[in-house]
Amino acid sequence: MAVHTPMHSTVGGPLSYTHPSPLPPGTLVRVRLGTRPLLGVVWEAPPDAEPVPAHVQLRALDAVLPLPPLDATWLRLVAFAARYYQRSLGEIAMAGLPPALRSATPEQLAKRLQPPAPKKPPRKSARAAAEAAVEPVAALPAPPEAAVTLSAEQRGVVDQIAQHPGPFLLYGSTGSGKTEVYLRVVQRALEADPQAQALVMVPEINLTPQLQERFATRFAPLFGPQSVVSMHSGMTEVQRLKSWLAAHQGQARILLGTRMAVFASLPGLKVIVVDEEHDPSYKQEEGARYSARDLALWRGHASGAQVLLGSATPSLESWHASDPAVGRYLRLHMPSRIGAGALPRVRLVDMRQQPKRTVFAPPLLEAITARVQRGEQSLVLLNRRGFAPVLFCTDCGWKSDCPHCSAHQVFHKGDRSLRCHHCGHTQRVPPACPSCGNPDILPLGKGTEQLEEELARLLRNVQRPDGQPARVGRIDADTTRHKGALEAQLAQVHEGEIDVLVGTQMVAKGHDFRRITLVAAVQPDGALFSSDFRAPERLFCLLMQAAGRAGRDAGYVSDQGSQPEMWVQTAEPQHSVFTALRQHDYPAFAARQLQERHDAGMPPFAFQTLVRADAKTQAAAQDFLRAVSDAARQGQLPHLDDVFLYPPIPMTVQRVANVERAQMLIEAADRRALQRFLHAWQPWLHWVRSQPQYKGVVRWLMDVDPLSL
Ligand SMILES: Nc1ncnc2c1ncn2[C@@H]1O[C@H](COP(=O)(O)OP(=O)(O)OP(=O)(O)O)[C@@H](O)[C@H]1O
Ligand SMILES: [Zn+2]
Repeated sequence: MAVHTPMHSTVGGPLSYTHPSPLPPGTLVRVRLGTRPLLGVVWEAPPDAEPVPAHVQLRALDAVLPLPPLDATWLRLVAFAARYYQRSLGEIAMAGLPPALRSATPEQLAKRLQPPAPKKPPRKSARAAAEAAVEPVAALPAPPEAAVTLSAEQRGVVDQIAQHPGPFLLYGSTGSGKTEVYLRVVQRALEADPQAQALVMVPEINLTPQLQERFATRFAPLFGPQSVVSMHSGMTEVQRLKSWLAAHQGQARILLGTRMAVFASLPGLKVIVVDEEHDPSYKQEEGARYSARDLALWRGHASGAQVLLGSATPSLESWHASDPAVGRYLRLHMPSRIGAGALPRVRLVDMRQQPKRTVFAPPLLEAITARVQRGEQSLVLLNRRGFAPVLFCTDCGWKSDCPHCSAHQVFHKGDRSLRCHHCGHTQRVPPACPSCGNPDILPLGKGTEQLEEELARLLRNVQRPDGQPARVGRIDADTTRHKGALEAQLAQVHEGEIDVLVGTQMVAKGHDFRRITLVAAVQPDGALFSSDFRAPERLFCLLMQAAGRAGRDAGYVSDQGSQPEMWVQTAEPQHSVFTALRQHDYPAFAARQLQERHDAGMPPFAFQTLVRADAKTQAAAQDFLRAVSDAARQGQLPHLDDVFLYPPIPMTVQRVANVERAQMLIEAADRRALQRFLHAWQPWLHWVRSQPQYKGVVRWLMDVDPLSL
C-alpha cells in the first residue's frame, strides 16, 4: 500500500512509500528522501490523489516508530495551520513535533518509553485512581485547594465556566486571582475524566517559574508527580522529547508551555488556557508565522475542548470578539483585586516642566527614596537595554551606526562594546571618533544599564530600615543571558534583597511581586510616535501590566500604611493612553481604539497579510513585490475585487545584516475572501520568484495576521 507522508518542507504535497501492512493516518515513520533519513507522518491520501502509475517503483518505509499514532485532531490542526498560514504541510508538521524525534530510531524510542497509563482505570474516583498510580502521595501535604477560599468573583466565574461551552475571555484585573481560576477549571476537567488533559499556555515560561511551581504544587498531590510537564524553548531537546512523549501517551495530564505547545499531541485534551492572551509572544515571528492563541481557539473548537483566554488587558481582537453584541466569546469579568487591594494611584509627571535631560523628576526620586526607607520595593521600567542607544561625536556629528543595518549600535558600558540589536554585530568602543579623531564621544539617550548606574548614585546615601544601604538591581535580556540567571535574580527580588529593580518589559508582566508598592515608567513616550497602528494598544497594555506589579499584597500594603503608586514621566500627559491609564479604564481605552479602527477599516474590522521581500537592493525587493502584485491582477485571481493591495514600501528598519527589506500590505474586509485570494496567489509568488531576474536575488515570505507593521 502507499503511505503518504509530508515530511519535507520544500516539497509540496505528501510523498508516497510502501509498507507491507496498512498504517493508520498519524503513524510516525522513518523514511528516506534521496539518501537522507527523515521522520515522516502517515497522512490520509488527498481525495484527488492520482493512483500511483504501475511503472513507478515506490520505496518502502524504513521503519515504523513504536508510538500510538497522532490523533485526527492533531492532523487536522496541522492541515488547517498550513492552509491558513500559507505554509507547507510538512513544515508545520515538523514544527509541531519535538526536534529530537526527527533523528530518533525505533530502538532509541523504545528505550525512552515508560509503560503506558492504564487504559480504563477501575471505577474509583479520579483522584483515587491517580493516587493509586503514584507512591509518594502520603508524604505530600494535603491537597492545598482547601486552603484557598475563592473570592466571590472567582466563584462566579468558575461557575459560569462550568455551565457554558466557551470560548471565554476572562477579563480580570491585575492581581484579581486569574491563576486560581485556571487551576480550578483545570482541576475540574481532570477530575471529571481520568483520561482528560489540559493545555496551559503562557507567553514566556522562563518568565513565570512561579506559575509552573503553582501548578506542580497543586496537581502533583492530586494526579501524581509526573502529571505536570512543560514545553518551551529553554529546555534541552531530550527534556522536550520527554514532555512530548508523556503528553502524547496520556501520562501527563497538564502541559504547561509557550506557543510551541499549541502543537503538542494531547489525545485527551479537554481544556485550553491561554494566560495573558494579549501577549505578542504568542505570535511566532519566524518560519511559519502562526498565532498560538488563534490556533488554540481553532483546536479547542475542533477537539471539543473548552478554551479560556485570560488577561487584564485583552487584545482588541479578543475584546471585540467578546463584545456581547458580537458574542463569539463569553466575556467574564473580575474587577477586584484579591483582598480588596487597591490598584495603584497613577501619577503623571509632566516632563515639559522639568529641566531638559532630567532622568528622574525630583518628586519621583523622593517617592522612591521614601519607599526604600520604609523597606518597600520599587520597580523602574524602561523598555530599552544597554547604556545608551547611540554614541555620537560632539564635533563632527558621527554616530555609532551599524555597518550592516539601518540602525544604531547600542552602547553597552559593562563590556565597553557597541552592539547592534538587529544583526548582533559587536565591536569595542573606539577611543576617539572614528571619523574626525575627537576623543569626546558621548552617549545619547538612556538604557536600563544607565538607569541602574544613575539610581545607585542618586540613592547612595539612602538607607533601608535595617540600616543597610539601598540596593539597586537590574533585570533585562543582558543580565539574564545565562541559564538560571533570571530565576536567581527574581528570587533576590522576592527575598527583599533588592530595593529598586530596573527592568524592561520582561519584569512588567505576570510576576506576583509581593512587596513592590511603586512602579515608574520613566520614558514611555517613544511608542506614541510609532507608525504602527497597534503601538498605542501595546503601550497601554505594558503600562497597565506594569502598574499591576504594585501593591499586589493588600495585607502588606495596609500593614505598611502605604499606598501603591504608578508614576509615568511624559511630555504628553494629555494623551489618551495616559488619561485612560489614570482611571485604570481599559474598557474606555478599548472602546476609543476600536472606534478608530472601525472608522479606518483596520483589524479587527479588516484582515491583513504582509508579503515581505528581502534582496540586495531596496529596488529589487520592491520590484519583486510590484511584479507579484501585477501578476495577481493579470492572473485575475478570485476575490481580486475584495482585497486591497497596497504599494510596496521599505520596512521601518530597512536594512538588516546587509539585506534590504520591503513589504506590501494586503487587506480585506472578509477573512475568507482574503484566504481564497492568498491561496490562489501563492503559486504566482513562486512563479515570479523563479523568473531569471528574481531567482536567487529575492527571498519572500508571507505573514498572515501580522502583529507589527
Ligand atoms: N481566593 C484567594 N484567596 C487568597 N489569595 C488568593 C486567592 N486567589 C488568588 N490569590 C492570590 O492573589 C495573588 C494574585 O493572584 P494571581 O497572580 O493569580 O493574579 P492574576 O489575576 O494572574 O494577576 P496578573 O494579571 O497581574 O498576573 C496571588 O498571590 C494568589 O496566590
Ligand atoms: Zn546590525
